[in-house]
Amino acid sequence: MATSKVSPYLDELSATSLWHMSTRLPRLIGLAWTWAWRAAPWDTAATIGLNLAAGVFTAVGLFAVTGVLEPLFTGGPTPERVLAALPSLALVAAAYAARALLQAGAGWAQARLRPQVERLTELHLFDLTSRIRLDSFDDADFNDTMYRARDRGQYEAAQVISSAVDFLTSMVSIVAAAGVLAVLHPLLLPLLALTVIPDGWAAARAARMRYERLRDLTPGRRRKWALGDMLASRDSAAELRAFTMRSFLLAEYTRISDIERAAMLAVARRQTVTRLFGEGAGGVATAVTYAALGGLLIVGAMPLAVAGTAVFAIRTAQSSLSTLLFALSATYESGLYFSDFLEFSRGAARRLPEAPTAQDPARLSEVRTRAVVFAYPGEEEPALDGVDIDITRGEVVALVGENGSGKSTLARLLAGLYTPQSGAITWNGTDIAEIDPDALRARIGLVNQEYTQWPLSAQRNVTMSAEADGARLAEAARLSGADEVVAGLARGWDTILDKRFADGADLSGGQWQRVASARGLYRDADLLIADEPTAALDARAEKRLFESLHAHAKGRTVLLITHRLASVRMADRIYVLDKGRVVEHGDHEHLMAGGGLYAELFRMQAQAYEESMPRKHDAGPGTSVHSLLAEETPGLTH
Ligand SMILES: Nc1ncnc2c1ncn2[C@@H]1O[C@H](COP(=O)(O)OP(=O)(O)OP(=O)(O)O)[C@@H](O)[C@H]1O
Repeated sequence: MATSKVSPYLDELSATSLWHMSTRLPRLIGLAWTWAWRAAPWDTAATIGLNLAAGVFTAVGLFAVTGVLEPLFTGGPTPERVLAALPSLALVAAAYAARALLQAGAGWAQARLRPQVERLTELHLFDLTSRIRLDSFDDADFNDTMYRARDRGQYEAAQVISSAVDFLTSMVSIVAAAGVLAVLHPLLLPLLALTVIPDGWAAARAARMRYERLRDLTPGRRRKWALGDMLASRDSAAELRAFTMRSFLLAEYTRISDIERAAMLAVARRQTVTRLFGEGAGGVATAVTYAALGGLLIVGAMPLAVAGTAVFAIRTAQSSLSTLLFALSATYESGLYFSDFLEFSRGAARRLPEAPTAQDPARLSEVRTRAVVFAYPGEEEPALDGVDIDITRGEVVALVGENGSGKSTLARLLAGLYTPQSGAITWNGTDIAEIDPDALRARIGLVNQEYTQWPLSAQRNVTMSAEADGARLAEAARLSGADEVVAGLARGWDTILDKRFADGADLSGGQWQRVASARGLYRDADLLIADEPTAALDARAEKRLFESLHAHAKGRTVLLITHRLASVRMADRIYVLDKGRVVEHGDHEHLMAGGGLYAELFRMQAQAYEESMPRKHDAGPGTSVHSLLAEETPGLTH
């Protein structure tokens, strides 16, 4: 039997037997009930109360039917027998009318309950997904759990409640029918139970088969989901066509769909066999019950009037019992999916950042890292391996190094997005682990390498909130060049930067990067971390942004990550990273004189410029880039 490594709920539910189901389910129903109560106490109470009351009236009706049948089956003239049955008949009519009204009320309360519970579970889910530590998103198992919770689990709390209520309602009428049967003949009761247990067992087993298969298929379904996104998303539409990816993606999608289809068809076959077996066994038991009833009639152990009532009570109890078993298996199935939601909630709760124990950070005077080691979840090689850097207020500090050397990772650690496995990052001497992360982030502006293109207005894409400080917005736009972008938009700052929405606008890569830079600058933070802020900018915009960053550093602090080495010459200090370690540091002159990795990278870039430039004597004194770089790199001129 496959059991979950992570979910205690699933382990509890993973036994098929009715016994296990009936012992484990109450806890789950209790949990669903607490969710429903939190979402809508009145509707929850009405759903349960009115349904139970309706069940009571079903029982009253049943007893009243017994009162109708008994006089009808006893001897005497027909008009008298009908007259004798009339009061009970009136009671039957009244009981069923009352039940209909109560059921209508219960249906209304149940219908109101569902959207309210769903709203609560949805909000709970997104509250957690937006708060959990960033490294959670690098964990494949957790992503599977999150997918299952989002895909179905979050919608099942209301279903658990309504199936559980159906269960309780049918329980009431079964108790009534069983009471009638027990009075009529004690043998009828166990026979009745025999007729429905096989069906119930089959229904529960079939539900679990489907759930287990879907659970096994989760990683494939997630991949199919991602492929579906690529096949139907605007972001990938152009490359999909340009690289003629259609047949490749569709083939992959079809391959996963085929696996899923084969698995689900196999489940459908096994479910049919199981149900057939259950119904067959139930049919045999029903035949045995009626044979027993006939036997009791033949031997004279039961009069005809009583046998007629017994048949009616058996039919009623059977239909209530199958409702009950159906409700039990539906509760069980919803319970399994709901347990995904609970599993996610528990897992996510363990991934929340620890509650801040310390003060808010003071205005920055220095940030330091000491012997910082960090490996991404599931990775053996650390992305940072004993990193020491110092950043002092008012400085422009640059991080350079080849692809994958760990620059962005270090930036994310400094921004408090990841936590090092060992070593320390201090803010004015206090370990940032002891600082309230949100208060820390409020003091840091981040121009991210992989910035998000939010489907919001241009203004909100910069301010990242509903409020805006006009003067700061204008300043950030001026410094980043976003002002020119906004000037070209039909609705200015109010333009939605997403073409999928009415009147939405599309920006070029460089225009988006200016908006992303404005986002970092608008924060007016103590420390601005700019990770590759100019990769998509044209030469003029790049020059303007670097000048802005240097000006911005006055009174504040800038950590700049870039491959454009000509732009870091002015930095107060440059750290060169290689395979997660700081291999050199110092200012430009110091590093060039050292002749290490920095000097090598700088010369390579300079050489690339030189080769594409006219020779110095051809172009005359105006060849600024060439002459500038040649002066900077002794030995480059020839
Ligand atoms: N989310 C992640 N999960 C696992 N490994 C990662 C993740 N992000 C980065 N890495 C790995 O960590 C190492 C450092 O990556 P990082 O992005 O910090 O490099 P970088 O110096 O910023 O590179 P680039 O110049 O290409 O931006 C690389 O080996 C990279 O593959």
